[in-house]
Amino acid sequence: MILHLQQVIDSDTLQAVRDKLATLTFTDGKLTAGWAAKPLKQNQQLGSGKAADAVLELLLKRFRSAAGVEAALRPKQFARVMINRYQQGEFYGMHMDDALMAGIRTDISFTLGLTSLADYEGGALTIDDSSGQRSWRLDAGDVLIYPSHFLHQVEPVTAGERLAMVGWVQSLVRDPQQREILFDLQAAVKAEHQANGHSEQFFRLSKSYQNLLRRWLDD
Ligand SMILES: O=C(O)CCC(=O)C(=O)O
Ligand SMILES: [Fe+2]
Repeated sequence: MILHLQQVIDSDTLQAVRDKLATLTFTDGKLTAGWAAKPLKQNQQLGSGKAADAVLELLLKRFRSAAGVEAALRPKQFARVMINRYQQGEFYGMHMDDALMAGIRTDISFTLGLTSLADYEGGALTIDDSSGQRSWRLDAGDVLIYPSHFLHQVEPVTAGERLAMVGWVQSLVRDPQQREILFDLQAAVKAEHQANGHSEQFFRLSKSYQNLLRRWLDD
C-alpha cells in the first residue's frame, strides 16, 4: 500500500517551520547515505542542534496526530527522521533505503512535503514497484507513506527549492500486506459503527480486526 495523504499539517505550522528552517544550517546529504547511494545523492539535510530537534519534534507530533497516519504506520519505533532540501539541480537518484538504520529495521519510509507546489518545479518522488514507475509531486503538508522495500528516487528540482521531512519506521506489523488488511478492516469497523452503531456486523468486523491484529503483531 502506498498512501498519499493530503494536508496533514496546517498551513500556519508549515509557514512557521519554513521560516525557522531558513535560519538554520544544512549539511551535505551524503552524510546519511549508504555507500551505494552516496554518489547518487545530491541534496542537503538539516544539521543537528536544539533548534533542529525542536522543528523535527513539532512536525513529527503533528504528523502522527493526523487522521490515518498511526493506522498506516503502526509504529514500533522511528529509526530516523530528518529534513532534507533540494535546491535547483539537486536530486536523489534511484536507490534502496538501508534495511537497518541505527540498529532499527526499516519497514516503512515516508516523505512529508513542506514546500508548496507553486514554489518548486521537478522534484517528484518516483517509486518503482516492479510493475513500473509512479511519481508524486508533493504539496506542502502532503505525505507519501510507502513500504521501504521499493526502489525510489527524487527527480531533479529544476526551479525553486523542495523541503521535506523524511523518516523511517519499524512497524509493529512487519508485513505490508497484513498492514494493508488491518488498515482497511479498521476503516470498515469505524464506518460500520458510524452507520449502524453496535450492530451485529460491527461486532463481527471488530472481532476479526482485533484478532488479526493480535495474530500479526510483532513480539
Ligand atoms: O526526499 C524524498 O522525498 C525522499 C528522499 C529519500 O529517498 C531518502 O532520503 O532516502
Ligand atoms: Fe530513499
